[in-house]
Amino acid sequence: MTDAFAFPDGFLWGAATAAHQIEGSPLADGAGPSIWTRFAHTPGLTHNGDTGDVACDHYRRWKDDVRLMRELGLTAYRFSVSWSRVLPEGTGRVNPAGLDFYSRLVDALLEAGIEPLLTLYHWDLPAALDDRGGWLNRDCAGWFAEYATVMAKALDGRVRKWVTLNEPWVITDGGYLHGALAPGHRNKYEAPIASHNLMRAHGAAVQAYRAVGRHEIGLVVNIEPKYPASDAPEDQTATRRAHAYMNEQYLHPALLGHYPPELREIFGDAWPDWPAEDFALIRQPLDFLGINYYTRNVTRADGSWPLKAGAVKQPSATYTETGWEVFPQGLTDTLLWVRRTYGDIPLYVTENGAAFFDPPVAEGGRVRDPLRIDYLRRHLRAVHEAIRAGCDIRGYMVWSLLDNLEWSLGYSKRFGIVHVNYATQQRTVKDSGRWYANVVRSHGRAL
Ligand SMILES: N=[N+]=NCCCCNC(=O)[C@@H]1[C@H]2[C@H](O)[C@@H](O)[C@H](O)[C@@H](CO)[C@@H]12
Repeated sequence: MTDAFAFPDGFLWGAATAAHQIEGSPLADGAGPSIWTRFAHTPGLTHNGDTGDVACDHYRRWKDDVRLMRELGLTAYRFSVSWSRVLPEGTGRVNPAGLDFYSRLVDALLEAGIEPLLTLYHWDLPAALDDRGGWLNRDCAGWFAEYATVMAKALDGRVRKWVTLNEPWVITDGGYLHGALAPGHRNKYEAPIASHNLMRAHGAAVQAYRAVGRHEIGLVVNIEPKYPASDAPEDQTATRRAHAYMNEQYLHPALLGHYPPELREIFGDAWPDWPAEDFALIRQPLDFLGINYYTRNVTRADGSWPLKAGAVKQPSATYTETGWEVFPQGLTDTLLWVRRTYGDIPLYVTENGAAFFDPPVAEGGRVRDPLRIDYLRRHLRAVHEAIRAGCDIRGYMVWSLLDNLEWSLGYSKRFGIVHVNYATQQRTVKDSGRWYANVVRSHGRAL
C-alpha cells in the first residue's frame, strides 16, 4: 500500500449532517417551531411541498444511525443542534427533553469512539425569535450567546469541538437577499443587516462559550473560489467583487476585524456605517475554521443584481445534480488561499460532497454511485495536496452521511453516502459509503 496519501496522525474522518435535514419530529417532546417549519409549510416554497416533518426520522432512529457510523469506521461526526428543540421560544425556558436528545446522541457517539463536532446554528432559527425580528434585530447576539451558554454548560467536555454558525453567506444570500431559503426575504437593505448581526452573534457566542467551555470553537464558511473568465478588466473586477461577496465577507470581519471594501461598492446605500465596537465583538480568537467546499465559479462581468458578476458554464466539465461544476483543484486553491490570507489557523473540511442521480437500491442491497466515488476521491486527493503544501488540515467531513432534506429542493437531491428510502426509512450503504469506509480504515492510503 503506497504511502502517497498518508494523512497526519489524528486526522479526523467524518461525515456531516444538520438537524432540520435529518431529524424529523420538529415539534416532538416540547420542541418549538423553527423558521424552516414555517417556510416548508408555506405552499409553493419547497420542491413538491416537501417538509422536515419526517426527513430521515433521525430523532427516533439515532441509535441505528450511530451504529451505522461505527460500522463505517468514522472517527468524527458533525451534526447540528435544533435551537428551538432546546429553547422552544429561543430564549428563557429550556426544554429538558430537547437537551436530553443531544446528550444521549453525544454519549452514543463517544461510546462508539466517534468525535462529535457540534454546530450551534445550521439555519433553523426558532420561529419565536423570527417573530421578534430574528437576525435583523441586534438583540440576536444576546439570544445566540444565551443558547451557546446553555449548550456549553450541558455538553462541554463531551463535545470538544464547537461551531457557532454554518455558512453565514448562505443564510444571508438565501434567506434575506434572494429569498430562496427561510425566512424567505428578498431585500437588499435587510441582507447586510442580517449578515452583520450573524457575525455579531458569532462573536457573542464565542465569548459566551469561552466563559463556560474549555475546548475548541470555530466558524464554518462555504468558500467558492472565483476564476476570471478572461483577462478583460471588467471580468477581473467582477471576479474580485464576487470573491469579496462570497468568500471574504465573513472571514475578513471574523479574523481581520474589517469588511472587504467591495461590499460597500456592491450594496451602495444599503451598506450601513457599522459601529466600530461591533468589530471588536465579531473578531474573537478562533481555534479552527471549517471550510465547506463544493465547487468553483468561472466569473465574468454581467448585468446581474446585485453583483454584476455571473458564472460561465465550462463545456467540458462534469456537473452535479445541483448544477455545480466538479473541480477538485478549487479545494486545494481554497485551502491555500485561506492559509495565505488568514494565517496558519487549523482547518477542517467540514463539508464536501455531491448530489448525483443515484440508481434505486439493486437486488442484494447495492447502490452503485461511481460518480460520487470519483468526486470524493479527487477531492480527498486535493485535500492531501494542500496538506503537502503546508496547510494544517485536521479533518474531513463528507456531506452527507445520509440522503436528506436539501432545503428548498426537498428530497429531490441525494448527497448521502448512505441511501435513505423515505417511504420505509431503510438505510442502505452506497458503494461510495463502502469506498469511504475503506479510505478511513487505511487512513487515506487507499486513495
Ligand atoms: N451556486 N453555487 N454554489 C455553491 C454554493 C454552495 C452553497 N450551499 C452549500 O454550501 C450547502 C451546504 C449546507 O451546509 C448543507 O446544509 C447543504 O445541504 C449542502 C448541499 O447544498 C451545502
